[in-house]
Amino acid sequence: MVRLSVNLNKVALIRNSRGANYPDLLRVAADCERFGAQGITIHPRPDQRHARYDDVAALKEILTTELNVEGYPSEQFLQVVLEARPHQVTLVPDEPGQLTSDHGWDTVGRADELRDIITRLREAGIRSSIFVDPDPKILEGAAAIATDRVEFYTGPYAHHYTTDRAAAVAPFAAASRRAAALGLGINAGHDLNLDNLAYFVGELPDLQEVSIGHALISDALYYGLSNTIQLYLSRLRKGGEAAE
Ligand SMILES: CC(=O)[C@@H](O)[C@H](O)COP(=O)(O)O
Ligand SMILES: NCC(=O)COP(=O)(O)O
Repeated sequence: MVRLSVNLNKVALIRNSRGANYPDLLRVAADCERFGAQGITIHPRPDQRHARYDDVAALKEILTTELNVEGYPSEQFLQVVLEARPHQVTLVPDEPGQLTSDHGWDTVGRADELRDIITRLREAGIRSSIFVDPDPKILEGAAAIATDRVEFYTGPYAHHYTTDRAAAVAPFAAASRRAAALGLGINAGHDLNLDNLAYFVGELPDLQEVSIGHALISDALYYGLSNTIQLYLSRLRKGGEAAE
């Protein structure tokens, strides 16, 4: 089954808004695992308005599943992950101050820089993933720099899902086939939710992991965290059955 990594940025955002440790990110992360999540994702940005850099080592210390740390590979970000050694680091080409992630890397134009960073991650025993749009040239660039995985930026899929889901998923399904043929592992995320998740998973049989935060934490306001995680896991199961 496709693994669910719960992105806790929005939990950290609430914590940070009052300057104390409530809600406690570590407790929420441990509870997500207890409720069935197979991983935890955080995306510390330079202003640390969401997850903070010091959350990385603290989470790595207590998690029993996988920690995925996403972010722009500034030297500060790299020092933090190389020290804490999460299971996976997902490189994202965000500008400082960006509202949220909205595009993937140019793996061809920035190949030298990305190759060096991926090499540093590999030497530290960290699995690398890079955030990409579903473009065959970008995937060939990703394979050439020897990243372990790619993460498809699914914002456009989510945006177009309600009007024409077959057209919305088609570029991702094609890109997934190409990535698998190139030997790349495949993750996906951004704006996935209870409505659009199962169909996406059903159309991408090679998908390994989704990271979901904004919608999942919002749903938890209504259903509670435990029920919400069960709902997302059931969508992943349903999608997985459709993919078989
Ligand atoms: C790379 C990606 O898509 C996620 O990490 C996303 O950026 C998280 O979103 P927020 O931090 O805006 O909740
Ligand atoms: N990598 C995507 C992620 O972690 C969560 O994105 P979103 O569900 O908060 O849009």
